[in-house]
Amino acid sequence: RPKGLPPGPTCYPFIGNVGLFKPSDAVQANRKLRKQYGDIYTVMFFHKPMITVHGYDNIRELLVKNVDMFLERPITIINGVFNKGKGLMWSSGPVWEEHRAFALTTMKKLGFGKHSLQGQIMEEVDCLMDEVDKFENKPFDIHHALNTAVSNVICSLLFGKRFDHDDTKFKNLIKLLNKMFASTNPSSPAFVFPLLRFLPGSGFHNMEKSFRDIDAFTKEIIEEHRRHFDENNINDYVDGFLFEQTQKKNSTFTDEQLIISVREFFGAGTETTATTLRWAVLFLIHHPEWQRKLREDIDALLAQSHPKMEHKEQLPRVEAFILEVQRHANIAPFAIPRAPKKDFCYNGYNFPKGICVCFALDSVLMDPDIFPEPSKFKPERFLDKDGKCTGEPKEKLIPFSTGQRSCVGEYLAKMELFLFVTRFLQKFELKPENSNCLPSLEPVLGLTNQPKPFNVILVKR
Ligand code: HEM
Repeated sequence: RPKGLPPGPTCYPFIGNVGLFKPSDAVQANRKLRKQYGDIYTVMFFHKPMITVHGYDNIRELLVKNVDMFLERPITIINGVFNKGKGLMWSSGPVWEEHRAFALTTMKKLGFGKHSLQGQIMEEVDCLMDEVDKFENKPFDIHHALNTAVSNVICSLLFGKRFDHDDTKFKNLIKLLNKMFASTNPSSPAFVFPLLRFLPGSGFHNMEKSFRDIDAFTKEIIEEHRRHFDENNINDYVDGFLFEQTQKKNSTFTDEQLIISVREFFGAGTETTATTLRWAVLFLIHHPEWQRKLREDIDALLAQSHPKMEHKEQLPRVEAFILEVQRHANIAPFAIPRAPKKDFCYNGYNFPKGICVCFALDSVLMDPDIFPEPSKFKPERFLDKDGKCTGEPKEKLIPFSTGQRSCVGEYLAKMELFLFVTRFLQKFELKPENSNCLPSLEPVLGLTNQPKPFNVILVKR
């Protein structure tokens, strides 16, 4: 390990710390490393160091107070090999700046961040209700239906269209995305050593194929948009991008940039929110007492009328429940890694320019000083003495990461979570397939922390 870096486990010649833990055990392994080496430590992937940072104060200090220093991504298989520096999520420097600003402005114009978007979300929730109606009183896995519904929200924004739950092509695409999120793990050495993706068991080989299929699907949609393009009628993200292309020749607004950004929005906008909703279903099955409490509140306020975002403040227990689901599910235990723009020193340790730095959001979500008894599911921790959902635990909950490069879809995700959960509870009672053997709460780590497959029974109210 190069001198001056944070401490870490003993390195072996050539391999460094490769093999120290299985990528699927990364969360537990990093908790253990923190106990041994403190909040900031280094693990070596062959000759490449990776620094991991734990704890709310350290993460705030680096991502918020030193915001300019940590806006870039390190070079990994995704940006180095697959995306070649393009896109939004994995780009750095001027490309990222320009396209993050473009994404935010365009999404805002299209209703992202405005309550008008909720009409589209509610339409999807209602289609989902029709879809799951088929399974009334029968155990079924809600995974695919949830993913389709959530994905359709993002498709409406990106392409101005939604897809049927039975559309075979779309169904296959969603399956591909699921497989990619379940089988790829950024703690794998192939993440920083792309050649290793060809070794058996590396999900990154599948990722490359999934990217190709998603991109082919997107290309067709872009061509369709191009054929019908009308600069006075910008209805979706692709239109907005094509308009920018007509205004800025020889710029970064290339077709390749569009395809990669769309793929990133499609993936990030589908899997994360749908996985959180699956966890919400699971926790509702495990906690019928919370189902009862939430339903009482929703019935008293809304009866069967449609929920709107304006109702969120009047339903503090629903909000607290969702926050606790996000905390407990811990779906992104590590934010997407960053790289310091220049050599940087923090707490006496060197952070060389470009080094891969991981921020363990998990260490905040499970911090007993902020969330006492963190392994217990306790939505009430987010409620103050007057029953309002405010206070330190809410402020310090950072599942979307923090600072200027935190999740761009946070507002949309929060809307979706509130509207989906509230409408579901209005319409159905959720029951386990077997009340003597509840489905597991043990997560499986891929790109996100996912629940194991489980069945639910929906009983119409
Ligand atoms: C519950 C749902 C979600 C969670 C927990 C989540 C979490 C995250 C996290 C932890 C990051 C990394 C931020 C960092 O680098 O520090 C991120 C980035 C990102 N997310 Fe989300 N996300 C969610 C939903 C969404 C949705 C719905 C969209 C699409 C609209 C989205 C799009 C993105 C994009 C594009 C980035 C990269 C931002 C950038 O690099 O500038 N996410 N998200």
